Amino acid sequence: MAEPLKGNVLLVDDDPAVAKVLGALLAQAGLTVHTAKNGAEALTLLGQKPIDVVLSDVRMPGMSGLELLSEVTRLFPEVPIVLMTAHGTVPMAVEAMKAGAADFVLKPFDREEILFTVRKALLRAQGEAERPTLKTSTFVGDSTAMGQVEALLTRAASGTATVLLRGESGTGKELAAKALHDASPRHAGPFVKLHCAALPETLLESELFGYEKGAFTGAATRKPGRVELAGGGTLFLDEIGDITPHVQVKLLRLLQEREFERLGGTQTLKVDVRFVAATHRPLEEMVKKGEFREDLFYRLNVVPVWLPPLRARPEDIEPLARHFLEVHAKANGRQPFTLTPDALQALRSQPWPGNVRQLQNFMERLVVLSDGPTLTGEDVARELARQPGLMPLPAPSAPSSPLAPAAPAGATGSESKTLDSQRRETERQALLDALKRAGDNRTLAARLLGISRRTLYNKLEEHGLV
Ligand SMILES: Nc1ncnc2c1ncn2[C@@H]1O[C@H](COP(=O)(O)OP(=O)(O)OP(=O)(O)O)[C@@H](O)[C@H]1O
Repeated sequence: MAEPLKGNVLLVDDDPAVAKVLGALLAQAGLTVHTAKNGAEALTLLGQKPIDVVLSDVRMPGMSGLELLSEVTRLFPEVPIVLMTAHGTVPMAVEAMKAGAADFVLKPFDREEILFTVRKALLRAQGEAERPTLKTSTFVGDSTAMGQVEALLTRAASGTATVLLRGESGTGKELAAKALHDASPRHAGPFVKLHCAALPETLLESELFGYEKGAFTGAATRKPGRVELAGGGTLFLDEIGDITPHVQVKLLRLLQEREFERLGGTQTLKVDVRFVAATHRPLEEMVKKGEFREDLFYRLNVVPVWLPPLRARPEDIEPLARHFLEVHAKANGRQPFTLTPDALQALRSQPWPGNVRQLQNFMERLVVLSDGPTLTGEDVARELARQPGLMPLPAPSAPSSPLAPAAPAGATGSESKTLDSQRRETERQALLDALKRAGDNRTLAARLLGISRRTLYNKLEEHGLV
């Protein structure tokens, strides 16, 4: 959720009921609230208090909001003013924007929208409204492939086009979604995540769209969905390839019309949300087989970004390994660790089927289980022996460019096929071996392999072992 707001807001409204409700909302968000019943009172307060932003009604007896706007821009040009107006007066609000209003919000109010608008005005006043580049600390790794990913994300961040993140489990899709949000003009708004594969259809629908009181047995109160909660921010739909045809239709409407109804509700709600989706599934094939709607695919795939698997960018293994060593040593209260060249070589030679997540878990285990502070090839080998998913077989087989799923550069078709089928066979064996050792307990098998349960399920499915 968004950080608390800081600053002084001046709320100008002649209706005491509105002032009370809005005042409480703003105060709850962390702001110091001053109120004025009319324009004249507002100007007096502006001369007395360190006001950072003015939020004013348009229609008021005496001085109107527009007149107040022109006085504020003349006398206090550094203070942004946000106008609140009813639906019927949109053209007037547009005029107000031209006359120098920082923004306007429409009545009836949406809680998230009003907080988002005030936050934006405050940030602009404090001169840090936009952060155009990705934070360099976000992605560790120096590979060209990840450089391309970062460049694409940076370019996409400033707009609102839907971004579709593709790539195997553990390649950093969620990290990319968050980085995109943080670098976007919406960064002060919420970043809301929904994991679509984890929920059955009806639960997914109610999580996404929310519900009205009494919509179904157990719906004792109205609950807003993730779409509403993401208002003014970004909604990250993870594992989008796993949604049912029914939810696909509802999502298509949401993306097309930017509107929806809560379950059991009749009111159509508009959304101001940037959508980012992710999947490890082959959506193009699913479209061909009729498992995924083509129109939804095109709506989602406006800006496709491919996160390459770790084995396709072995040069990232060293910086990532060092990074995770440092992070986990600190978290476990251990002294800094170093890696010998043969330890690094052993790490580089692995295929990392669980990608960055698996390398992270592996480094954490090394920190916890080794004496340190120097990690040798032997330490790595000992740990590798406990992890049947790993073996010395470097086999890049997935797209190394984030732009398109292409064959790995430099490998001829037959070479890559042989390596890929070998890798797949070894992976399949490792899965079977882990399941056997775990007595078919999948949680334990995932742990043995050093991958998440979800990655295990995905891999079992890929190999037809479910
Ligand atoms: N380039 C990177 N630099 C630092 N950490 C990374 C990088 N890529 C991934 N990670 C870390 O690896 C872990 C897995 O990444 P993430 O959850 O983003 O992957 P994902 O592709 O969304 O996986 P899944 O499809 O299984 O949800 C996270 O802890 C993330 O912070």
